Amino acid sequence: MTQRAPIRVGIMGFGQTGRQIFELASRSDDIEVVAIADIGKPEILHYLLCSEVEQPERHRLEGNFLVNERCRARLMEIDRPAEMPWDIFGVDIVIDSTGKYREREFMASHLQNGAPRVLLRTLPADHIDRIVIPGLNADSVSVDDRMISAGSATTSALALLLSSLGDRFAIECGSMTTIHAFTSDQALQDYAGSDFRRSRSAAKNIIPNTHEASLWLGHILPAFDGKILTSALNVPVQEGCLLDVNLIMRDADVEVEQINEAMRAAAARHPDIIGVVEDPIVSSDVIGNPLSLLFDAKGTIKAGANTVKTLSWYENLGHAARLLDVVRLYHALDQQQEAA
Ligand SMILES: NC(=O)c1ccc[n+]([C@@H]2O[C@H](COP(=O)([O-])OP(=O)(O)OC[C@H]3O[C@@H](n4cnc5c(N)ncnc54)[C@H](O)[C@@H]3O)[C@@H](O)[C@H]2O)c1
Repeated sequence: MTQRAPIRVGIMGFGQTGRQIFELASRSDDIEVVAIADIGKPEILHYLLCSEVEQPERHRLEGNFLVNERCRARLMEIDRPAEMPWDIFGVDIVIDSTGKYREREFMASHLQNGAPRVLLRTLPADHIDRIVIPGLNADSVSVDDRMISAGSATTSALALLLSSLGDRFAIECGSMTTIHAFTSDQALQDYAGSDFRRSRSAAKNIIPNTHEASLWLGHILPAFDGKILTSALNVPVQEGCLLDVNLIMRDADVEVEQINEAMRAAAARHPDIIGVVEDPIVSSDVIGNPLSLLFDAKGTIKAGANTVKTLSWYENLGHAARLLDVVRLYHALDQQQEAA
């Protein structure tokens, strides 16, 4: 039997997400990371990767190549998409996980430099071809999509929760607060930044923050357009996030157990993406969880006749796994087109 050629992936931004993508790809049998662009030095990128994976000895630095038994990825010290020659590496897709280049003009630079598609790790800043959330709208993708986003970890978790409940119950409106692990763009000590509260130390504060999910929800789930307020509280926790969602239900007779049952049914439909936890877990228990949404059955409560509050857990690894799901989705589309 002939072996299928792996999907050739380029990564720009070898931070937490980029490294998780690399590690997941290195353990897959269908994806090969062939080039990585980052402002960091190869020695430091290799060092950071090895500091967090289970078998660091698998990953060797050979000159400017990051090598393991699955792939040989060229590390390029580059800071702009326009400078990265993706065509040399014959990539099928580039994942931009810098968080810096969310505008169309930068995505276009990836395409002009030979990437057939570019997939953003986070929400875009402009209108792009598609926002794809596995488990939700994967069937909407088109082979013509070039500029794609897989949403953010928070947006995916929220959209999956709303769609699972919205399929069963009429929801008037609601609000989401993500109690979010600190991110690398926050300062450890008080440090003047572009925003007042985000200029305060991430290590010792609960920092109220805006969240863009509400702006894009209508693109992913039109029924919820303009109905959900979103915000964040960044807390001094390194990994593990909690989605606190309050919903106003149209019918007063929706009970807690019906909500939990709807989520158990959603988890049964999408076991690799949604889970339900019945145990009294805390944030560190979700570190390393590859799901996009872990619904907390013990967290569901009802207030008055129509208000339901839910809790769900997630962390960045689940989002890295979904990014690779999106890579596979487009590859399958290309193959179908080639076969037709
Ligand atoms: N991790 C999370 O939970 C989370 C949540 C929401 C948003 N984000 C955002 O998503 C983005 C990626 O997440 P992450 O956790 O992997 O972040 P990260 O900071 O760990 O990684 C970003 C990587 O991109 C590289 N980079 C930065 N500017 C670059 C440039 N101009 N050219 C090339 N490389 C560049 C950095 O060196 C770093 O390796 C960040 O902007 C982050 O703030 C992350």
